[in-house]
Amino acid sequence: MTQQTPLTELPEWKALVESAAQLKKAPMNLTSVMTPERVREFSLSLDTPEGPFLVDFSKNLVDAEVWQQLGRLAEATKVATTVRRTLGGEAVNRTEGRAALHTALRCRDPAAVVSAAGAGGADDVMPGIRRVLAQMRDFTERVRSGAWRGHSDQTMTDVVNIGIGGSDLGPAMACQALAHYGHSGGLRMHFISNVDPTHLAEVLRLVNPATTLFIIASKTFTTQETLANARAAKAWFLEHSGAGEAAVAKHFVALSTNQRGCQEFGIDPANMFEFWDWVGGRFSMWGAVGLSIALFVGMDHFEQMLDGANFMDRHFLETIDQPSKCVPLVLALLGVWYNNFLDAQTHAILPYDQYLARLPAYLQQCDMESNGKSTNLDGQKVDYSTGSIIWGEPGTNGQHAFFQLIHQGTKLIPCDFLAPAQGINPPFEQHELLLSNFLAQTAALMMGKSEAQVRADMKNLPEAERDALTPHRIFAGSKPSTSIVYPKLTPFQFGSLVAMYEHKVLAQAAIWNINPFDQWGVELGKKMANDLLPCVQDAVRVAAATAAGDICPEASKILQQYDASTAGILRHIRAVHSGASATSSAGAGKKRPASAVVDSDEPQAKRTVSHS
Ligand SMILES: O=P(O)(O)OC[C@H]1O[C@](O)(CO)[C@@H](O)[C@@H]1O
Repeated sequence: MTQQTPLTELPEWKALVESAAQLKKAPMNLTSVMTPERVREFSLSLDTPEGPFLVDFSKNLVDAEVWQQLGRLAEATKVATTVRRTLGGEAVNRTEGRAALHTALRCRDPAAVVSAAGAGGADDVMPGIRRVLAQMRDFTERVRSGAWRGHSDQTMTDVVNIGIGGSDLGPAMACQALAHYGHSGGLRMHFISNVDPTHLAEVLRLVNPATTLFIIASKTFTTQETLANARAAKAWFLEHSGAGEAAVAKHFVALSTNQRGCQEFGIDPANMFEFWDWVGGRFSMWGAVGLSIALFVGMDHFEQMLDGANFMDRHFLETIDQPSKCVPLVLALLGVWYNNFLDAQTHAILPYDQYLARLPAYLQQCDMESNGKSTNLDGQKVDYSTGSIIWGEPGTNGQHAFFQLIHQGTKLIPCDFLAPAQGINPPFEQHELLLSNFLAQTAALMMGKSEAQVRADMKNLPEAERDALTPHRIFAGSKPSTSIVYPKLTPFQFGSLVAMYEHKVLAQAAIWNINPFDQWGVELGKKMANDLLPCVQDAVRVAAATAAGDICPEASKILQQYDASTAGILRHIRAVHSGASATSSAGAGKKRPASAVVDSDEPQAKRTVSHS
């Protein structure tokens, strides 16, 4: 939804600017305002079928007035309208002419009709979704039960998902998050994403081609990294299995919107799991891209994950008009308050749940690829800050690494703490330790430690020492955090948590009037990587083979479109490969002693074989 009045000109925005200025002048002391009423006002408990899902946002730098102002901003920016249009299937991804209907993938109403509008008109998407879910059930049951056999009639022991970005982060996070519900027969899951061949090599060292299933996950089936890894995996499979091309069908399946690309790669169309252009890559783990999750935890658990996400979708839609009742909108508004009015640059995600170790990385894509935009829906440059820098690590590890900066550094870092009320693994005494650390950190961030407390703690020290140490030991306190406590990490709760963050991102995009569903910013680098490849090949292969002088004319022509630094780095790489001095341009063609050239066990000649 585009806005008539520029965002920063809205009276609702200006009121928040004023409130922030006041707060900066007279900082809020969170401890002194904390009362049971405040907790009631600033917390929400969702009644999930597995128990209450608590979001306590009372330890944030908001009072009733700011909260009302944030609610008015949500109204003025028509967040509810954008949300309804998005979940209703309109082509909200305007720059690509598509809907963004990942919520349909987890629609659990057997009679639902959900239409996605796009360039080709509006289609009911539910029949296709149900067909793919049925295909996933059939396939995963065959693999998990051992009915699916490899080329030498053996059952599968390992699954290797090859994909990147949205075709990797969601499944990799989910398989780790739901490890407790993993295959009882010991099916092992592996994820290869990086084009660095080390990623592939280290996984292939662990698996047996006769019992390995490769999943090639790529929405477009054109992504350089994924296709390079997929080709290398296929070559490795053919070489090490001793089987012919026909065996590929038993060991390779694909998840994609690009049927032709899959077929050209040699995937049997029967082994392709389809999805659609109205599913954004970073929102795709709820459908075919979740195949590795379903293989690992089984289709029943996978569908429980969908149920959990759908629970959050319904909550979002039902409460979107009531900012104080709607969990994703609460998180979005808090983020906007810190990001746009209190100048916070980053937002920490701190799961006190080892199973959620990959959640911060997943949310980096979900949030930063979505809201890392500086042009609004009307094509104008924005004059306000958009997406935050998302980062984090599981507690308690983070406490012993970067929490110092959150407690006593100079930056404002709003934090989300996530914790399960109940643990899954014994010894349960350790879960108590985990929870006490979670509570202690949120309380310590809020309460801080005053000078009087610090001095009282050191009352037995000589006065001079006490005076010297006191300033270092004072904690300002009033550092904001939101506590999210779910009953226990089940597939349902996990689905709800992830959907909650997806919707937070959408609500923020609506306020900022940006499109969270495209990612043009990453395209430029992709194109340049392809452009520069011949230059790198020249530097690595030609130089290694011939120890020749400067960059070849063809590469040199390409490099003319680039800068001196890029060309210099390439010359450096070329010099290393040709054994010439890396630093002196005059010595670009000179041989260096072999021992000073490259750290490698392999003789130089062997490394040149690929060039000819
Ligand atoms: O699934 P694909 O088409 O291989 O794309 C992988 C990833 O690349 C991106 O397009 C850009 O990094 C992501 O949005 C996407 O998840």
